[in-house]
Amino acid sequence: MSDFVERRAKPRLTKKPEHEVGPPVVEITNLTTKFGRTVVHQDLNLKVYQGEILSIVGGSGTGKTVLLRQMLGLEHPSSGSVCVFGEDISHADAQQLQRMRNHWGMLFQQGALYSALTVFDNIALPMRELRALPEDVIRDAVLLKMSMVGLGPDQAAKMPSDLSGGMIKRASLARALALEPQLLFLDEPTAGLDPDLSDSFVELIQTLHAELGLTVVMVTHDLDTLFALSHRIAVLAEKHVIAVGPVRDILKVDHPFIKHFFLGGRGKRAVQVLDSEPAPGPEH
Ligand SMILES: Nc1ncnc2c1ncn2[C@@H]1O[C@H](COP(=O)(O)OP(=O)(O)OP(=O)(O)O)[C@@H](O)[C@H]1O
Repeated sequence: MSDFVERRAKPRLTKKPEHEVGPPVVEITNLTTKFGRTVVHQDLNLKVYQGEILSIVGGSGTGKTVLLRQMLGLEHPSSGSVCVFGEDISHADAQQLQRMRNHWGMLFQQGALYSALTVFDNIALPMRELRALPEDVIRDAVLLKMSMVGLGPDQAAKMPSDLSGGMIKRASLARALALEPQLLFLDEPTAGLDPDLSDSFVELIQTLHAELGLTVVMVTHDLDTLFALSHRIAVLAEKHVIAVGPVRDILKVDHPFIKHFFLGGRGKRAVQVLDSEPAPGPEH
């Protein structure tokens, strides 16, 4: 059994029915995505509820990234709707998107910091783009976000090229949180980090999720990250969500992808850890 898995905090799962957890923060209905003749999504439905961490898994090319980009309004589906905070953004114009963007943050896989800007200026950028905040307020807010992600003021003047992989992730997370979003998107948040750094980044996400009351949508291949953070998992296969629910429920679903993904070597170890723990109670 891996220490790495054992040290991880227990996932908190929710099974409360919809009427008790409120309306979904994200609601995708009958979504179809086509690129030319290639159909990536067909009749895909998914709801993400307030305060949960929902992870999307699926084989390569099943359209996880495209789905994430559609939730951010960066790509338009061929048909169907993508509602975020109750607004359909599947064909949003630039103005609607700009307004919505102030309510969500995105952590891209590679961090995606601007290489020509210091850490401070990268984190300040979303605030400066609002053109509403005085520079002294921005300064205090940037330093606060930096301390929230474990970066001291001494890192503020550094360029991204001077940072380690773990620090780039932290600075990128601080930028994603700059406008105090209610909804956070994470694309492979621990990719490229060694196990220790990955472990501490997962703990940071757990802490921030609890302290800030965030709703989180995550795409990850990493089982340790998946099991440590996810309240529910949505499995993408055959062009739609074939199963969604707490990990224990997903593991019972008889589907070749689920068997392959969760019940290979690393998956089995993680499942053993999960089985040795008492079932977590509902979080709400
Ligand atoms: N702009 C585009 N034009 C044409 N095809 C695209 C475009 N964007 C994505 N695709 C195709 O859509 C499919 C889904 O891509 P996507 O990147 O979402 O998969 P994924 O599930 O994230 O895969 P991976 O796990 O390998 O990153 C792929 O077959 C990809 O080639």
